Amino acid sequence: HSVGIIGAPFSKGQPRDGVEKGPELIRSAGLVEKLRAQGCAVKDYGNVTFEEVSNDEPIGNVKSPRAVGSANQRLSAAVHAVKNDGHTCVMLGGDHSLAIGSIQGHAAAKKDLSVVWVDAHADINTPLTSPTGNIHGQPMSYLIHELHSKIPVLPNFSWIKPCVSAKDIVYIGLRDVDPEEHHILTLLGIKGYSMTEVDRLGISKVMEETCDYIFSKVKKPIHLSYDIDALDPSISPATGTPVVGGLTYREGVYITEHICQTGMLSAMDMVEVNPKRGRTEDEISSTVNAAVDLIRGCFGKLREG
Ligand SMILES: CN[C@](CCCC[B-](O)(O)O)(CCN1CCCCC1)C(=O)O
Ligand SMILES: [Mn+2]
Ligand SMILES: [Mn+2]
Ligand SMILES: [Mn+2]
Repeated sequence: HSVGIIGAPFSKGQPRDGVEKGPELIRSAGLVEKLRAQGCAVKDYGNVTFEEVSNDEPIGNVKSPRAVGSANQRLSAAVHAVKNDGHTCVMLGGDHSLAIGSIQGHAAAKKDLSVVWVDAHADINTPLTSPTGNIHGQPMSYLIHELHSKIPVLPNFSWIKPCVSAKDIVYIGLRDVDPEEHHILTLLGIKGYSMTEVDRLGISKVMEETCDYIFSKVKKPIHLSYDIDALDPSISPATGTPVVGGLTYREGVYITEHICQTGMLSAMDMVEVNPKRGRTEDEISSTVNAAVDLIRGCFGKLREG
């Protein structure tokens, strides 16, 4: 595996300080060294630098639109460059609004993507449906062809072009979906395996069905967007929006092992690690170590050795 790493120390898609520390924490936990030790070629492209945006007043319900739009435009260029260099891209967040730039940049290099979104949340509110105005709960709405007509004009967002079809998306781990989001998922017929389905089917069946579904017509490159809050808070408490009843560590890792063996992983995000949301050092390290192990699973680390 040839891996290109990008750090995106950005937090303005949500209100809590600390998530911008995610990239440095994940690197300090030895991600690069561990990937190399398991046989990966790794190039660390460093961190995206983000412009200071002043007077970034909310627009309607949308908070920090200018900063989020600008950050994602820069991230998009960085991801595009990593893909053009021929690597599988790993984007370290930062909050989940960064999926806008990550998926845009990936799609610029790889036409036809499938998206596997592992998260307690669907992150598919539009600016008009969001109950909080936090853009980390909205990224998918800017990316999906079928929602384009529902997205108002926002400053620094005009560069964004929808690049994913509803039929090419699978959610895993859902357990905190807003009513309007559920309406959108149902209306668009988007495939989702909530924690109910994970319990009913078991994670191996979920992954088998997920891959059959996204590969049903043609084998598309996979964009895996992994929100650490998909895992149960007993494993990853240091995150902005923890939700009980999450994936076990084993289920979380199984997802990455299964995605890896498809050979189709083309880019991934690891987002929402926030050290300030951990009450103890142990809580922080448990969260960071889980993030590292999930990424390692994407690039061939097997529990059998
Ligand atoms: C479920 N939707 C939320 C959370 C988004 C989490 C973003 B992620 O990147 O961490 O997944 C929450 C909306 N609820 C907040 C509490 C009151 C009810 C609405 C939102 O703000 O849109
Ligand atoms: Mn989430
Ligand atoms: Mn339903
Ligand atoms: Mn998310």
